[in-house]
Amino acid sequence: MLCKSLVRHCFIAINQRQLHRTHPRILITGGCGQLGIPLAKRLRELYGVENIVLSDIVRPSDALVQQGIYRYADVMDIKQVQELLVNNQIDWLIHLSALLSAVGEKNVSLAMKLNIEGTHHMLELARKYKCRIFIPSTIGAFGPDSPRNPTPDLCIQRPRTIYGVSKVHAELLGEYFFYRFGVDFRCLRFPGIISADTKPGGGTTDYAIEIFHEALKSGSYKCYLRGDTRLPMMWIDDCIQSIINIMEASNDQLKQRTYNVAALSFTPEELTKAIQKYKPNFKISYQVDDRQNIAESWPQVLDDRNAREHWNWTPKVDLDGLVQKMFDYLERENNLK
Ligand SMILES: NC(=O)C1=CN([C@@H]2O[C@H](COP(=O)(O)OP(=O)(O)OC[C@H]3O[C@@H](n4cnc5c(N)ncnc54)[C@H](O)[C@@H]3O)[C@@H](O)[C@H]2O)C=CC1
Ligand SMILES: CC(=O)[C@H](N)C(=O)O
Repeated sequence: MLCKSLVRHCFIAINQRQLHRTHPRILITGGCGQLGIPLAKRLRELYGVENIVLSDIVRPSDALVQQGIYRYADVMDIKQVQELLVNNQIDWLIHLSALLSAVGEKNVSLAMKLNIEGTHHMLELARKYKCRIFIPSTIGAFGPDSPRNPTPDLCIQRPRTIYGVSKVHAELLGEYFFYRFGVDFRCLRFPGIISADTKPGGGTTDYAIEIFHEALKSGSYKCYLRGDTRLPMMWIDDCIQSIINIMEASNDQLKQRTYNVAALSFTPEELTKAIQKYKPNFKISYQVDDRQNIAESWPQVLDDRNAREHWNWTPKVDLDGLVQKMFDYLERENNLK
């Protein structure tokens, strides 16, 4: 008797909690990568630890497990993600799993499967369970025929990497699901993201992270891009803030579903000069490889006027700020401060 009434009481309490839920319940796929870990941290601060489910196929560190819910989920297996979504009453999907540009060229068939089929699965689940969905795109979704300086939201997109092709596919399919089925799909085209606390995932813009590690370790860096190769870049905190801003934007504010977001643009030569303000003896040399062709087909400067006008996007960190933050973090981590 007592047991029955306790069960009933708990049931009502759970239902009331659901009714009064003020924060979304979010599932992040590919969450152990460069973007996922800091994004989950920030979302947990904003929406509560219990509302964020981080998933990936890698074994997480003890520290990551202690920060909140972590679950194994392979996005190529739709049932695994479906089970997670249902069991955790998810209403927002953040789909980060992908092979980036340079590693994608080394394993085209895996990139096609992961980046294209994985995205199909996530969009189907968003449609079936009426979840909102955020999928990042990239400067890599443009190609040599796109205007490069500046590159607007709408222009010719003929990327030459499987990564870029898969991201144009995600943009178009997401927009199709929005117009055809009413799926609340949101997408940002990011520049190269720079952060200190993880190893980058195998992109063309990775030099701008590796250079800091080498500046501290050996005082020099051999760069695989030419010194005058200009690419758009962004500090990780600005990237995380832009994701939160677009997730929180009202449907009225969004005049389009895919937006460019920009922060700064620099070349290896300019980054070297900024680093030399902190490490005057730092030296750069160049040994150009295949990634140069990829970089030369990408925007030099992204035009993000629409994001600024429609939902007030404003990046905070400039080149000097970024260099200072990287060294502060890495020197603290390596006990050099
Ligand atoms: N980091 C950057 O500079 C930029 C990233 N983006 C996009 O942001 C997203 C996240 O990027 P990063 O965190 O840098 O990538 P990352 O390579 O660091 O992380 C990707 C994660 O996906 C996971 N993954 C691989 N196969 C999987 C599978 N079968 N199922 C589930 N997860 C799987 C990996 O274990 C990894 O943790 C990607 O979609 C990328 O295209 C866009 C523009 C710039
Ligand atoms: C800009 C990106 O999408 C990524 N960092 C890459 O270089 O592939």
